[in-house]
Amino acid sequence: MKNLTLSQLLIKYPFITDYFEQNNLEIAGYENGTFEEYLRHFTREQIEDKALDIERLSSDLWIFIEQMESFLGIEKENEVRSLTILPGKDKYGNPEQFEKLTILPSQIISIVGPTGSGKSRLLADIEWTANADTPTGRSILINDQEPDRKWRYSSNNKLVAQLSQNMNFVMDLSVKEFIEMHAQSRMISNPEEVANKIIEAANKLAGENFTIDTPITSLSGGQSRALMIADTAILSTSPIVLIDEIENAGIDRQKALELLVSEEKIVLMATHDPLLALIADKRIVIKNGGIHAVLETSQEEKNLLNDFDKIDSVMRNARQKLRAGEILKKDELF
Ligand SMILES: Nc1ncnc2c1ncn2[C@@H]1O[C@H](COP(=O)(O)OP(=O)(O)OP(=O)(O)O)[C@@H](O)[C@H]1O
Repeated sequence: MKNLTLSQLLIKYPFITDYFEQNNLEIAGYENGTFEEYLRHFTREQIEDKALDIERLSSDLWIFIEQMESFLGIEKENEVRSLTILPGKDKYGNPEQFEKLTILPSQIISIVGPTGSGKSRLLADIEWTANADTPTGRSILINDQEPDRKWRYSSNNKLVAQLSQNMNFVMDLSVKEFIEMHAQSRMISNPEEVANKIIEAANKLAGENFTIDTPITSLSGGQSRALMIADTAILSTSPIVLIDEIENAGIDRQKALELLVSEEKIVLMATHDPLLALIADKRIVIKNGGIHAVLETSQEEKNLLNDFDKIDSVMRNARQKLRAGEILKKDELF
């Protein structure tokens, strides 16, 4: 978008023409220049005035406003120091029984509850920065305040990165090209170095190593998720990561969480896996669409984690031996 002339930009995004007309923005004489060149003939106050009427703007137009703001050097605060969930109601209209839940960077919160109980709905409320305007009536605060609308609409500053079981690539690119493309869109000055760092981290999570030249379409399910997790941890600016059931993803789940947390992300994960549920500092229990309880992981549970980890490592070991074509022997496993 940056390199388009103003007239190309208006053809590509017709809604911008409407915006220009509604706000009496005259472009005659500037059609062949870039958008940035056009902006230079406004004063800062004029543009701030024009950009103020944002109530009805679509998400695409939000990108346009962001460009205006970044051109003018209007810095919006992007740092997320806390995420707060305020109670709403369950599927039967009963008020949720918690006062408020505040989550800080580097904290992991698990979400547990039966199938269909409303775990994904909670993740969706967070992604939409709900403001009592979803079926649950919950509200989300960022840094203790009603969130800036940019979190809903902006494509550059996504509040949330989602990781799920289903991940398919359809582009014909190598892993290197794929990561470098993402790095360039983030204006990273050393895309090659970042690509190597991401691949190294991803290979620590996945069973079988892949290289920088592997086509992304030939990555296995586990390798794709490992790549996405490493990419999200290292390159994504989204401060919150929502994970929907990665237990069967064929990756080292514990290392994946460690990687995300080391990058100061807020991690919420819906899970049925006891190991993952107990790694979290707290767990949200969902029942009938409502938050039924928020439990701190007790010391006794943390101790259990060691036992679960041992069981898990037996299973991992057995899996690896089977994969390598070995015959399993009980005394070699336990
Ligand atoms: N508080 C609520 N009020 C009204 N509807 C709700 C509420 N919570 C959840 N729902 C609705 O209930 C349905 C099931 O919820 P959801 O898909 O979030 O369940 P889930 O726990 O993620 O299930 P699964 O484990 O199968 O993924 C959805 O249609 C959701 O919108």
